[in-house]
Amino acid sequence: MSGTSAALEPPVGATKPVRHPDAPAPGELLGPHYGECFGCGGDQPHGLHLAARAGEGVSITAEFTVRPEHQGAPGLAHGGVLATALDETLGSLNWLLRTIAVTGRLETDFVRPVPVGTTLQLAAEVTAVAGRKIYSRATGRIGGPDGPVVVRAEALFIEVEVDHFIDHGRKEEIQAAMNDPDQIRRVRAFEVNP
Ligand SMILES: CCCCCCCC(=O)SCCNC(=O)CCNC(=O)[C@H](O)C(C)(C)COP(=O)(O)OP(=O)(O)OC[C@H]1O[C@@H](n2cnc3c(N)ncnc32)[C@H](O)[C@@H]1OP(=O)(O)O
Repeated sequence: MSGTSAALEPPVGATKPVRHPDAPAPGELLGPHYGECFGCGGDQPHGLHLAARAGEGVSITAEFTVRPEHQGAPGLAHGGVLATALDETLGSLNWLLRTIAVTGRLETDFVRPVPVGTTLQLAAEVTAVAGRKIYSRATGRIGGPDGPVVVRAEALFIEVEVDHFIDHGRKEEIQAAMNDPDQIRRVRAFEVNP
């Protein structure tokens, strides 16, 4: 069973997404947006270490290899971990729009089980933008980029100000991020969004 709920239908008047002129070039690795991110950060030993690459237009490809610490059933990836991989890939699209946004809604279809040791090949694109609302979709395949689809998702991201994180994040981590020049540089890149 699959399909999209009404909440993920772009409204009348939604427009096509526009790739930001300073977006990373197609093929360029994006790198983690935050070292402690469970999805992409290099400092999380049990994290997904998902690596995302800019595609053409407002699209992304990404890879994630399922490790033993990502199991739900014996030898199989946990569904929540797969949803995280989809969420992270979809979130990476915002680099191409140069917009700070968070997931408001994520709808996921789990099509086939995903064994430990498998590399998930993800592909995502923004389909429409309406004010602060960014509509997107993603698929995950195994056995290569043309292999069978094992997971797919549709999502709605909502644009936020950087204050969203400063106001709601735990103070220790916010302070550490503010003391990290690399983190400040990444945020500044987004603040110049027209
Ligand atoms: C830096 C990038 C990190 C990327 C990491 C990967 C992505 C993530 O996992 S992000 C973390 C998970 N997400 C979150 O923590 C978000 C928690 N939620 C929130 O903070 C708020 O609900 C937030 C910011 C999404 C929206 O709140 P707010 O700014 O007050 O906006 P609000 O007015 O409620 O909604 C704006 C519009 O979006 C719509 N909307 C908001 N949430 C939803 C939803 N869940 N479903 C459908 N529509 C929604 C509203 O209906 C509204 O539409 P319209 O403009 O047509 O009236």
